[in-house]
Amino acid sequence: MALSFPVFEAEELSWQASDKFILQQLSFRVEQGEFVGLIGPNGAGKSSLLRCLYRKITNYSGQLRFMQQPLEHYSRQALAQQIAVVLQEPLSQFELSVYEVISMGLTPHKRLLSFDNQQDRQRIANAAAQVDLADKLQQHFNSLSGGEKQRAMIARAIVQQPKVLLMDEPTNHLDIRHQLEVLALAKSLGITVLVSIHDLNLAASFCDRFILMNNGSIVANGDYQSVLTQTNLEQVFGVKAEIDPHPFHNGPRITFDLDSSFDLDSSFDLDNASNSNRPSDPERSS
Ligand SMILES: Nc1ncnc2c1ncn2[C@@H]1O[C@H](COP(=O)(O)OP(=O)(O)OP(=O)(O)O)[C@@H](O)[C@H]1O
Repeated sequence: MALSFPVFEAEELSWQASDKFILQQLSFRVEQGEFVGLIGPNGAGKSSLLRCLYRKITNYSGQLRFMQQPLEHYSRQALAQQIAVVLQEPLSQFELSVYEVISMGLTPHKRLLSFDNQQDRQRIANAAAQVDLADKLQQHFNSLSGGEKQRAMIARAIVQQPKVLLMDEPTNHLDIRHQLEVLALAKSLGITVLVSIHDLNLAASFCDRFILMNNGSIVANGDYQSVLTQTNLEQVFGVKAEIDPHPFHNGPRITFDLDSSFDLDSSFDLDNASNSNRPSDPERSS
């Protein structure tokens, strides 16, 4: 059996902003090759945690190690050669073609002012084909739809050939087919992936492990049997959750019911629950 190798190790990681603890005493590991889902309600701290991991946030306290070295020992370029990041909102200031945006994934591996060679061009074309954008390479990035922009950013990450992929709600703008394709593609890369995702059924279809966050803390960390439990989901999201076997795969299927949320355990403080923690449409279930 292959030995596990920690890619990220956090020990009592905390981060404070505006005199408030956004992340509180987080301790966890992400092993090489794992596909980990970061889940939890709006404002739980998922994006903030990812920002610490790709060093957008640096003023955290506690320990954060990448490949068994303190994260702060890595230069920006050294990290960019190993970690690709796909964010929630694709950058909009690009005055570039789709080809040029995807080719930015090569930057961490290239010398200043070096030109794309034939191999680079092939790599960019392959990545564009993998995300269904082969026919849009010459199109202006800003003229793409939201979902196409997101797929272009994923192609850029593929071109980067990272060892680790961090994705912050990468399926936000995507239709269901592209949601499934993007996560399947990320999984097929065989690299370590940490993905923040709201759709728990989508997460359950792809993730090997789940880190459930709430109010800046880790509530549960483990496989779906230990994390995606009725008790955890009801407590954290404040809605009634039913879990049964998924008809298409071996994982769970989660169904939510807003109306039952008022019967919940009294430990959930409805007065302090933000409306954004609940689906806006009472009929909605996923
Ligand atoms: N720079 C900052 N200054 C002050 N507060 C911040 C800052 N960054 C994040 N926060 C707050 O930290 C909390 C966690 O935000 P974060 O974006 O990490 O949550 P999230 O779990 O990713 O939420 P969502 O699911 O809505 O994207 C929020 O209440 C947010 O307003």
